[in-house]
Amino acid sequence: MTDTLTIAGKSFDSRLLVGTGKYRDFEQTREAIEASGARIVTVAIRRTNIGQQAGEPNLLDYLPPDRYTLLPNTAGCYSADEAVRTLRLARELLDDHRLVKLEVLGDPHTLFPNMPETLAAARTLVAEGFEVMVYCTDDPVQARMLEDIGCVAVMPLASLIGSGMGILNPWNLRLIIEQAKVPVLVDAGVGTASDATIAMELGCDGVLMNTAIAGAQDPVLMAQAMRLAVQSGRAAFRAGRMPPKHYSASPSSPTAGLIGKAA
Ligand SMILES: CC(=O)[C@@H](O)[C@H](O)COP(=O)(O)O
Repeated sequence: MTDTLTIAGKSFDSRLLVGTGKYRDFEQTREAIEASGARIVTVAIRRTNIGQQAGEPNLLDYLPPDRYTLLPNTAGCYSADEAVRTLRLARELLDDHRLVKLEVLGDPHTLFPNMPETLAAARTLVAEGFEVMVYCTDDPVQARMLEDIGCVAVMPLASLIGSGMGILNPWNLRLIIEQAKVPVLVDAGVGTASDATIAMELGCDGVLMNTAIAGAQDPVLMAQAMRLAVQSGRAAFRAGRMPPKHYSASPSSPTAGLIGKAA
């Protein structure tokens, strides 16, 4: 049975989305992304050459657009204006490309989202016809506001970008997932495979990550691990876990009719 991720009417056969930063070079980027099985690959327009810098190595030569859906992002933007300008540039560079990742940062120490600026940018971008996947805090009220504006996916942080601290607030993620009518993807802070699995077991529609793969000792092997982790968590979510039994054991085999048991 197919179990695809659908965003803005398009279906993808992987629920793992990956970034392109922090790799040794574009060749390693290509190998790791190939191993991850990701179909959606996010690119920081202000940091990565996808044609803005003539004569420099171009990421698109390593990640062919017929194989991957590029998700231009606004990493490094600290205001709604900057983010909107960056994504307009991406739309020009990528031939009227609409699916984008919006992130507006609040401060360079935590890279936490600036939510008022994020909301303002989202309004403008949706009005201009962009399909906006949005990095946000794990606050259910803000997530609902972004959905009401028309964002096509909400992407609350697991923890700080690049920290690898894993999922800090599974309870808030659950609240966001329960109310959302658009896909919810955990974005940022995943450190290892079990974090990705937990996100999927919680009911997230997908996981977006960069540093956990690019910062691993062996990025290609970690990319494979993440691919399996996301698939595994998704399967466990769909299977429906057994009801937990707190503080009371239950034998794994039936106790009735035990051989040698007094009647
Ligand atoms: C690649 C990208 O978009 C990052 O801004 C994203 O938030 C990933 O964060 P991690 O590097 O913590 O996975």
